[in-house]
Amino acid sequence: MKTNIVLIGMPGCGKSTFGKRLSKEIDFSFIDMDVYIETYSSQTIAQLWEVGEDHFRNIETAVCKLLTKENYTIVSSGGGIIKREENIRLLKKTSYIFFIDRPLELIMRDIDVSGRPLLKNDKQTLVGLFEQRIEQYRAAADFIIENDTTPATAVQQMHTFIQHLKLVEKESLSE
Ligand SMILES: Nc1ncnc2c1ncn2[C@@H]1O[C@H](COP(=O)(O)OP(=O)(O)OP(=O)(O)O)[C@@H](O)[C@H]1O
Ligand SMILES: O=C(O)C1=C[C@@H](O)[C@@H](O)[C@H](O)C1
Ligand SMILES: [Mg+2]
Repeated sequence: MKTNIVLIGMPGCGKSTFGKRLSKEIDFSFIDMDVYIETYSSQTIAQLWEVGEDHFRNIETAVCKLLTKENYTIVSSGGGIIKREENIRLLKKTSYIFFIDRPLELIMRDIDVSGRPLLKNDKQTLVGLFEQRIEQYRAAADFIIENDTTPATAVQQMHTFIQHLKLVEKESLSE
């Protein structure tokens, strides 16, 4: 049974911000996958990337497997989660996938590149990543959240989908 929500999207689209906020509002647990990966591997994301992208991606896939044990949890994923079909297949066993669709120009305006190994050299890297990934995000998504106005508007869309999915039994606990 699916009781979880996984937020996917470009680096800086709002996954962590909205995941934390929504989890409080509907009384779900919250997992930031990058934080989980660091705890699981006892290394920082930057250290894992120093070994190589494959190394990082293997750990990311191992964590997708572990997340199938969670219930009533919102997960903010890493931006590259869609790079392996296996990750999406694993996550969809227990989760609905929400793609947070934020226009690239707004991400570029707001993003802080410190602590983001992929972007540390050049914000323009985002343009290439966006072009490579946008169709993969759309294809993996069960629902698309338009994040082009206020945070409140994006969160409201998520609430609407959550009610539609009848994940509201748990939600009503916090009301
Ligand atoms: N609708 C919005 N209005 C204003 N600021 C926004 C909006 N959506 C996201 N942001 C801002 O964009 C920045 C990046 O958000 P956040 O860190 O949540 O992204 P992320 O998807 O978790 O990124 P990463 O993949 O790198 O972890 C934050 O400063 C957040 O407040
Ligand atoms: O977009 C990506 O490929 C990544 C995003 C980060 O959140 C981390 O998951 C990691 O640095 C890879
Ligand atoms: Mg984040």
